[in-house]
Amino acid sequence: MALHLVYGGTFDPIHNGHLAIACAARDALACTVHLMPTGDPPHRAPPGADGATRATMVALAIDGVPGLVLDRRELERQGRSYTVDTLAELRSEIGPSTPLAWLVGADSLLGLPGWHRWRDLFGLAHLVIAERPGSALDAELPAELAAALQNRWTREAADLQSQPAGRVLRLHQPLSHVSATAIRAQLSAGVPTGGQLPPAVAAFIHEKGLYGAAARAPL
Ligand SMILES: Nc1ncnc2c1ncn2[C@@H]1O[C@H](COP(=O)(O)OP(=O)(O)OP(=O)(O)O)[C@@H](O)[C@H]1O
Ligand SMILES: O=C(O)c1ccc[n+]([C@@H]2O[C@H](COP(=O)([O-])O)[C@@H](O)[C@H]2O)c1
Repeated sequence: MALHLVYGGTFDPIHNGHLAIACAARDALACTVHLMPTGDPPHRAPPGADGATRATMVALAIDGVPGLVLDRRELERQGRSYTVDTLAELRSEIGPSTPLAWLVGADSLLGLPGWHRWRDLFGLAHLVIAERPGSALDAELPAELAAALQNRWTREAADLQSQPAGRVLRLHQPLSHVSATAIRAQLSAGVPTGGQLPPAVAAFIHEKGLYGAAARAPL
């Protein structure tokens, strides 16, 4: 059965770094990528844009991009958007044997031991880790994380197809320095964001004046 790959994020806003990772994972694993904006993020300050607006930006960003789709389930659920709950829900929908995977950046992986019921994640899904500048996976990982990941690492995409959950794959994609925090700061300061945003997302942000962006400011 085809791998079900989910890419969860705050996407406040979605940027070209996100798209590059999603496309790299799609190509490496030959599967559709389900982009899932978080509703009420459990771990950070409330996003600058509400959930519906962040989902609209994801839809604009992936319009016409093969193999990328939007999953709104965390926005439609009440309460905190814990990944373990999302994966349990997906697992009950797709059954026990369909492979399921969660895509995260290396910086998110380093914070994994702080996630709600984090050890249960491995019984529900595989993890696919995208490298991110400044979050080297080759450096020593925190001991409890390293121990949890030991014996799970694989270099073979096929291992994620042949088992339902529990493996960890490192994605070797070109590194991207783009970050939503930096983009929000640039927008509010009136600094052009250059090629960091998909054009339709940049136009939407300026049209709505999101993040303090001026209407008709240079993209
Ligand atoms: N440039 C990037 N390279 C690798 N991973 C990334 C990159 N940007 C985001 N990610 C990953 O994508 C997921 C969603 O990221 P998120 O929506 O928080 O974007 P962000 O740019 O990290 O935003 P913020 O600066 O607001 O934290 C996270 O797992 C994050 O690690
Ligand atoms: O479940 C948790 O406790 C948890 C803690 C931190 C992050 N997450 C999820 O990880 C994804 C990436 O988070 P972020 O903050 O980097 O956008 C997003 O889908 C979050 O909901 C989930």
